[in-house]
Amino acid sequence: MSTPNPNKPKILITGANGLLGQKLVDQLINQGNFEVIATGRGPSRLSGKGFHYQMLDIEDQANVEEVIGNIQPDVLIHGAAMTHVDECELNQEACYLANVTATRFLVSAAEKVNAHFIFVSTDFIFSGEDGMNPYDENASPEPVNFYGQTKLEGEELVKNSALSWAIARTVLVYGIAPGLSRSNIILWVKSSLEQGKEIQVVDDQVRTPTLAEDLAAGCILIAEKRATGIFNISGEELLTPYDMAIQTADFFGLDKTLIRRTDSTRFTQPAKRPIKTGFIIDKARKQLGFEPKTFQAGIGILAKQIILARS
Ligand SMILES: NC(=O)C1=CN([C@@H]2O[C@H](COP(=O)(O)OP(=O)(O)OC[C@H]3O[C@@H](n4cnc5c(N)ncnc54)[C@H](OP(=O)(O)O)[C@@H]3O)[C@@H](O)[C@H]2O)C=CC1
Ligand SMILES: Cc1cn([C@H]2C[C@H](O)[C@@H](COP(=O)(O)OP(=O)(O)O[C@H]3O[C@@H](C)C(=O)[C@@H](O)[C@H]3O)O2)c(=O)[nH]c1=O
Repeated sequence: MSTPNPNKPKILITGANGLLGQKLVDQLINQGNFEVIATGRGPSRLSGKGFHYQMLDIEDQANVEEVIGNIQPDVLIHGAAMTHVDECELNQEACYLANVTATRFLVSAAEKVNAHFIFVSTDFIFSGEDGMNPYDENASPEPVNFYGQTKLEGEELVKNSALSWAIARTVLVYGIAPGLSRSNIILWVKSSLEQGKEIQVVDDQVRTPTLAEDLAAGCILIAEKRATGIFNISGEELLTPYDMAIQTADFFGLDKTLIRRTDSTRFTQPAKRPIKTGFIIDKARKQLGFEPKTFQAGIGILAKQIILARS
């Protein structure tokens, strides 16, 4: 690392090559309030400058202890995870290692350097049973898939630690960034329809889809205020995947007749999805000044980035 800047607190991001990670690094550099240490497994897939990149495999405890011990971050945003929900269901050992064991390593190393710890979590800790949503921060978790179970266990590790901690829960993140290891709803609807492929989309699940930039902005508000506790950081609109698919088709002028309306009894995935989630974001609004974009505005931002990426 180049000579540290003693005037700025240090923030370390895990999973910086991912969708949230890349947006966090972009915004942190532009705001300039932190010295940014981006970490990820393998080489950096980040563009631009103004940050340090450090390889960090969070499943390797010695690597975690060494990197966190050397850098001694003031703030740590832990976004790294195994996020393929179906893969998590089918390969539970790998999912547990990535989402629980690795979080334990990070919590332990962060305690030694007294870092303010921000854990990124999910609506998939909830059952999604009828009548329970939208959820506020006091709702009782009851995961219905293994991924959700591991994220809940990660939350418990953080809550039971000696750390100054915050949990940023979010829902159905969409956006675009180079070299992503997974797609998201707007991208797969758009690319399927552009290829003339028919897609089946459920109309009985409910989410509050979240623009990746908004999630990053919410995490940074928590970091800057060293806010503690649980915060719902998501979009505000309650939409079904079918609504989202139709809005995406309309926005990009694609063929809506390729969208086959279905429901969760007929369309199944290896991992069960909680039917109705979605968050109430009043607490983040009041305490952090968090203000998400509308879904329409979010699609517009994503559309501009797609055009930019092509130029
Ligand atoms: N996407 C969504 O809809 C939602 C996401 N979340 C949570 O938000 C967070 C960020 O998700 P998102 O950015 O969308 O996911 P991504 O899959 O885009 O990013 C996750 C990142 O974690 C990295 N990672 C995985 N295992 C390791 C490891 N062993 N060591 C280091 N890095 C690792 C991945 O590395 P690599 O790039 O090499 O694969 C990837 O860059 C996650 O904690 C997720 O649970 C919560 C709700 C919704
Ligand atoms: C692939 C597919 C999904 N869907 C629906 C199911 C689901 O409700 C929604 C999104 O499905 P996906 O499988 O793309 O995304 P999914 O794995 O459900 O996304 C989850 O990711 C993890 C990381 C989280 O933390 C959750 O908050 C959530 O965002 O779209 C269809 O209706 N038809 C389809 O062909």
